This record gives sequence, C-alpha cells and structure tokens, in this order.
Amino acid sequence: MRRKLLAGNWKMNGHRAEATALARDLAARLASGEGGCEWAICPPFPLIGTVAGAIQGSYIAVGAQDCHSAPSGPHTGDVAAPMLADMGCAYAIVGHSERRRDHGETDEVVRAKAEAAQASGIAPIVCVGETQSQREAGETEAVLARQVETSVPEQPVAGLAVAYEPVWAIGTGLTPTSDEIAAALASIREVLARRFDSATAERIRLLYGGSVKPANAAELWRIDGVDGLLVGAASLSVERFWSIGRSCPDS
Ligand SMILES: O=C(CO)COP(=O)(O)O
Repeated sequence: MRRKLLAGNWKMNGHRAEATALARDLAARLASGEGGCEWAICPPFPLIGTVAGAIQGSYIAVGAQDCHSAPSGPHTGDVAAPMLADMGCAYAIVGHSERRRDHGETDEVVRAKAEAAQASGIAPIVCVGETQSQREAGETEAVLARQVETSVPEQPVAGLAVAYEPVWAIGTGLTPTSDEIAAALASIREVLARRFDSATAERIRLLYGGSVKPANAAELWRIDGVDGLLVGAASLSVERFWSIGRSCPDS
C-alpha cells in the first residue's frame, strides 16, 4: 500500500514571519490530530531553514522546489541537492511546468536534477503534464509517456513520486474530470510498469496537482490511482491546506 502524500508547493511566495506561523500552526494541528497522509511543505529556498526549524519534531517534511544537477560548482544563483539535504529536505520538486516554461528545462535536465536529488538522499517529485493545446490535439497520453520515459531516473529511489499536473489546470481553477485524471494516471503507471520491475514501479506514488482546493479535494483523493496531491495556492493558507489534508480518506 502506498501511503498518500500531501505536498504544498508555495512557489515564489512567503516571508519568514508568515512561513513560521503557518508551519507551526500546521505542526500543532498534526500533533493533536490524526494526519493519515504524509505531509510536506515546499517553500522557496530562502525559507527552507525557517520552515525546517518550525516543523522540527513534527510529522511534516520539508521539500525544495528545484535543485541543480551538479553537487557543487560554478553555477551562480543555483542550489545543489547536497545543500538541500543539509537543510533537512526530504523532497525536491523537479520539472515543474513553471520551471520548464521559465527556464527552458527539458526532460533530460529534469532527469539529471532528479538523479542529483536522489544521490543526496532526497526523494524527487517529478512533474509531468500536458498543455491545453496538447490535450485538445489528443496528445495527452503521448506527452505524458515521453515525459515519464525521459524525466524519471533509471533507478528511482523508494520515495520518488510522479506528479501529474496538467499545465492548463495550474492556477486556473480548472481541473480535469475524475475520469480524465484516472486515465492519465493509468497511462503513467503503464509507462512505469514497462520501464521498471514490478516492485519498483509499484512503490512510485502518483500525485495529482492543479487547482486543488478544499471544495474538490475529497473527490480528488478518491480517484482511482491518486496517491497524493500537490497543492499550490491553497497550501499558502493553513486552513485550506489543513482542510485538504483532513479530507484524505486515510485520515
Ligand atoms: O502547480 C501546482 C502545484 O505544484 C498547482 O498550483 P495551484 O494549486 O495553485 O493550481
């Protein structure tokens, strides 16, 4: 059984005071409640230390939103996976569509980043997803297959997750239907089953991300094949993020 994962991607938002308050509040709620899923917060780089401090001793993990593929070196402005491990990161999102768009990251680059994360003991959350025009052209399955084939490392570590985030569903309030999400996740699973031995393929969690909010979370958790949710805007509010986590059927 794959334990469900709820990960909050704060993107380029937050400052120390509010980050501390949110992380502490969430940690306190989890300490007194029954958080059935695994919880993770992925703040921007400058807030990782702040969040890691605030959640220390709690069940919440901290993650990063990216990492460089090299362990160190002349890469001004970049952050290496060993640094993130040193800060206590358990996860690193790689290949988010906003990074693919803003920084021209290819599937090959994403895979190198995922491998670098793994080499530092960090579980990558590898993001894939089709654009609106690819969906309209009936290319969703082919796009996902290509992305999963190339972006996921040859030897995925135990905690690796693949996040299905349709580009057109991110920050738009739009979501695919439950059937569309189930079909996309099934097609991703097929590729994983082809690429890896069954034990390896089976332990990879598949997350859904894109306009997840308290109002649709319960339905999303129940979709066949959903092992977790990757939440953007709604993870910036402790009430909304908490509500999404509490609607996990494992809670
Ligand atoms: O990109 C996302 C998470 O990585 C989703 O963002 P929203 O939840 O804001 O649509």
